[in-house]
Amino acid sequence: MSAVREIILKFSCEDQPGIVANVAALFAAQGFNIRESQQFEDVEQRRFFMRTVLDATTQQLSLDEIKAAFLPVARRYAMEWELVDADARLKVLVAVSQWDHCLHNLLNAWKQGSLAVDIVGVVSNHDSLRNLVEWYQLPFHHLPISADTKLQQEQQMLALMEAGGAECLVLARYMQILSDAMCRALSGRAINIHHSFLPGFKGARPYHQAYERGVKLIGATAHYVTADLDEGPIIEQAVERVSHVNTPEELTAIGRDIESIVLNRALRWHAEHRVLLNGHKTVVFSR
Ligand SMILES: Nc1nc2c(c(=O)[nH]1)N[C@@H](CN(C=O)c1ccc(C(=O)N[C@@H](CCC(=O)O)C(=O)O)cc1)CN2
Repeated sequence: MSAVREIILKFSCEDQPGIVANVAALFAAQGFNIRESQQFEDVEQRRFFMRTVLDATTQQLSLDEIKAAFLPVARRYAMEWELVDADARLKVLVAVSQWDHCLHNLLNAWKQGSLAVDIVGVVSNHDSLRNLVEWYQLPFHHLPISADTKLQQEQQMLALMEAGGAECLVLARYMQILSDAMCRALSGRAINIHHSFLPGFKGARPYHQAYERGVKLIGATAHYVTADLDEGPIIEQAVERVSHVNTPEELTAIGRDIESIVLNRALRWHAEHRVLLNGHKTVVFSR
């Protein structure tokens, strides 16, 4: 395996004195230079979280060799850890139903280079967005779904992820509820954009719920997908002010931009290994 230029280490472990010192000492002893580092202690859970970016240009080591060198420290602290090549781009499969605003924004950001991921394809339970996806010269997979074919259709999605080497499934307004088995298979690597400021207005029609409630703020939430609908660990949220004059249609229009921004930001942070799971919550070491 070839030498790596820059590495990202992220981990969590039970908190105790000396973790940062020992991690830093190990990499210093190997001649690595720390470029960026962020830490957080969840005092209530007594859990420590850290993300560090290291310059590896002075070492002619492969990623596996660096991981092997780090293993003793990871074991000493019983870490949940990932050590990755910072230049490796996350491979993603995108799922969409009929609303296309998040997909448009994702594909445009990918094409412009502001979203450094590799899109291996787009799947949909409708055929209506094929032309958009193929305009971007990306594979489009129409996978119809019904209550009887749900599990088989999900196996097709998993097979497409496997075939393309996709490490992440992005639900860019994919309006089908994933089965418990699918959620277990994709734990921590399936991201959904929910079109409300959770925990408010769960379900398929949040803008109508917001209109009926008469809220003055609406928003969007990007979260990891779990079997509990709209309950997954939140990665990013944003809101916009609205008023009594806004119809449900206007709320939906205002929400579209928020959804697109929140999903792109959440996917970028996930792809940059900035998001760590903390039980049913997340720690996000954003820039
Ligand atoms: N296991 C999970 N699957 C999905 C989640 C999730 O949190 N856990 N989020 C949804 C997206 N979503 C809200 O953000 C959502 C999508 C669909 C529905 C819903 O009630 N769908 C109906 C069918 C609707 C239709 O066909 O248009 C259903 O599946 O019976 C609620 C919320 C993505 N999947």
